[in-house]
Amino acid sequence: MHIHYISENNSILNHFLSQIRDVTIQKDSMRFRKNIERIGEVMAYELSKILTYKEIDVQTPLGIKKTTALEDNVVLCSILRAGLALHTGFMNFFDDAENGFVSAMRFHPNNDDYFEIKVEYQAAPSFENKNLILIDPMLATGQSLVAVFQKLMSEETPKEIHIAVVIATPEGIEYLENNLPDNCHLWVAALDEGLNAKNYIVPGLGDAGDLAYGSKL
Ligand SMILES: O=P(O)(O)OC[C@H]1O[C@H](OP(=O)(O)OP(=O)(O)O)[C@H](O)[C@@H]1O
Ligand SMILES: O=c1cc[nH]c(=O)[nH]1
Ligand SMILES: [Mg+2]
Repeated sequence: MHIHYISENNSILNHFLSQIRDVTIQKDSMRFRKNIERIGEVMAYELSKILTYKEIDVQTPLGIKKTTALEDNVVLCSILRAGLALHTGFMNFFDDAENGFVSAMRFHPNNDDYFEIKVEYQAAPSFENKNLILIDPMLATGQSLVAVFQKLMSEETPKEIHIAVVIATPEGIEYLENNLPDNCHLWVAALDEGLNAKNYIVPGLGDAGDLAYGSKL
């Protein structure tokens, strides 16, 4: 797997990351969603640097400028719920992208800490021979991403696979490395220490879906 860590240099990205983690600031759910969206925009820009471009001539009022435009077809596919705000950030930059949505939730069959991932809802376009960008802000154990990936890949083969996460753990990255093809690209805005007993990211930010959209039953 090709891993791209995008917050190694100081930039405004670190400012957005600090705000989504801050226990006081993150209570403002509108700001939380907006910051995740802005992180999505930064990630989309970084990712765009390795896509394929074609040469074009642009007619300006004063002449012709030879330049480049995106050639690749992009499909953005997000994992519900928490992926939605990050998805918006990517959509803001990839104007012509097609869009897909898949649900994944932790299901606790024994009412203890053990969980399985339930993948139920899927609405996605064809991504055969296109660049698929799989979007989810949190890579904790990695089980949600792998379960969604396996459901999506059962029938089609994209040209390139990109996975975009905001906060990742070493355990989650290792799980992806063991369960996804070697040629995947993983884009990580921040790498954290690890997981707690409930498989939440430490220090992380808490529950991204709840912070963005409110607690669920
Ligand atoms: O790497 P994992 O251990 O699988 O955990 C990560 C998953 O947990 C979060 O979703 P969650 O299950 O909280 O659903 P939600 O978005 O509806 O809150 C997150 O958005 C990932 O999908
Ligand atoms: O730390 C975590 C782990 C899973 N889901 C989240 O939203 N946060
Ligand atoms: Mg959640």
